[in-house]
Amino acid sequence: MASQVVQQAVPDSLSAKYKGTFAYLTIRDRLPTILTKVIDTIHRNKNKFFEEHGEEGVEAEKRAISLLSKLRNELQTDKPVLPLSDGLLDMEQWNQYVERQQALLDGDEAPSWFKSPWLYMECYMYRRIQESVKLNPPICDFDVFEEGKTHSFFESQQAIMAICTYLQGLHKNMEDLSEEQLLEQFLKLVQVSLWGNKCDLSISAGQDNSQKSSPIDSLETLKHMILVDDSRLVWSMLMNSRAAGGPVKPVARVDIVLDNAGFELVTDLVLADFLLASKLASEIHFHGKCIPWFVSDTTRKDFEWTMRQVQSANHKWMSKCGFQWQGYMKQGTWVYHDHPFWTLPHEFCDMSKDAPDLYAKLQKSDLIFFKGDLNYRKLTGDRRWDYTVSFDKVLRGFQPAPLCSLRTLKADVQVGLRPGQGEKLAATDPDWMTSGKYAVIQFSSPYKE
Ligand SMILES: O=P(O)(O)OC[C@@]1(O)O[C@H](CO)[C@@H](O)[C@@H]1O
Ligand SMILES: [Mn+2]
Repeated sequence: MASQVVQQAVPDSLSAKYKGTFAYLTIRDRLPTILTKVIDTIHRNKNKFFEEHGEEGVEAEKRAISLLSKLRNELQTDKPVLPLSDGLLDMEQWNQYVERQQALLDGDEAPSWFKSPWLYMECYMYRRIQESVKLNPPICDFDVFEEGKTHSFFESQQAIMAICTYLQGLHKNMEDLSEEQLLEQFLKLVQVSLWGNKCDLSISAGQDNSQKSSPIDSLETLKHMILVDDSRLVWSMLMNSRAAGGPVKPVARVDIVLDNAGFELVTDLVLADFLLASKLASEIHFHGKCIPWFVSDTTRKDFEWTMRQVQSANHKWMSKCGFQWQGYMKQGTWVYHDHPFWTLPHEFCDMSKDAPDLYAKLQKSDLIFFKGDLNYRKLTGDRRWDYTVSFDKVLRGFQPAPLCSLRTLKADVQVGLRPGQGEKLAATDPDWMTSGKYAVIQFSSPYKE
């Protein structure tokens, strides 16, 4: 008998079509604000463009601004999604995706800002921002978000010095740490990387939210804000694999799918350094974005700039970290990737079909950390799941390797909670899903223990 393929009931996508939801408020208010800030940024750089490129630079500035103003009008008046025309590598995949979205709508309806999935429309906006610059040489390499990202780094200097000093202290006696002490440090640095995710500029629509105080000191007080904490499951997987004949493959490679530049990126580099120095891993692969994305996400330029800044800091331990990290890059024990899939709108359960090369690369990993909220939204498909649906289930087959999400909640999608946990939070703290005050450390593995 033909096998019955049971289509799992998958809930609808979060969307601005649901009035009053966070998606609706984001599309209606926050995204236009971000677009206005982008227009202001380009306008403020007019003289720079003139100095660098003469009249051509000023003409390009004008054209970029008019494209962005047109985009803002399309968004605010719910116009149909337009195909991209900048000829970039991912253009075809974006233009095919419109058709995929079209198929989900009734007859004559076209994908648009207040009808289509929030995930799609928010990603599409950032890709159209890129098009507005790409179509206008000679300013086509201008990163409209660079000022915000570098500012966030400089504003977080105290916190960065604190975690670099802490890491160098660990380096001094790493060999002498007992397994229990190693576990304690692992848990701490996973939490530092987790809370580094609060520093994202798109949720604040570009308002500064750099890390002012030492992150290590605040871990204890923040612990109760972690709604799901699977970090010990991650630890036991790391440790089991080190034991000969453990049920899972020995951990050699850990991948970190990065989120925001600035302070958060440094917390990820510190965690990566600790994983190497403690021999919990032997190579780290970082995955950044190939274009400026969601205001503060890390590009290759941001990654390399941050490494140089840490290395050249006028602070002994920061500089020591920077030299060590540059060394890892030169040795190849740290590798940086920026596959275009990370800046497509696709849910991660589509990756094996839409980016099989990337999926195959991730299958070589022994543990993948996914940083931040947007990655969580893509892991779960940004859908209206019940809070208590399991994290494994919502991945819907996306399982290239054991994976762990380190996410502060900034969107109204959350799974894997205990019965009643979500409802209790909603009663005491109505914006618990979007304030960034709460967090999860959620683990899923194909190797059931
Ligand atoms: O991935 P990140 O940097 O943690 O957050 C991404 C984000 O800022 O973008 C959306 C709001 O516009 C939300 O999903 C989330 O707040
Ligand atoms: Mn981000």
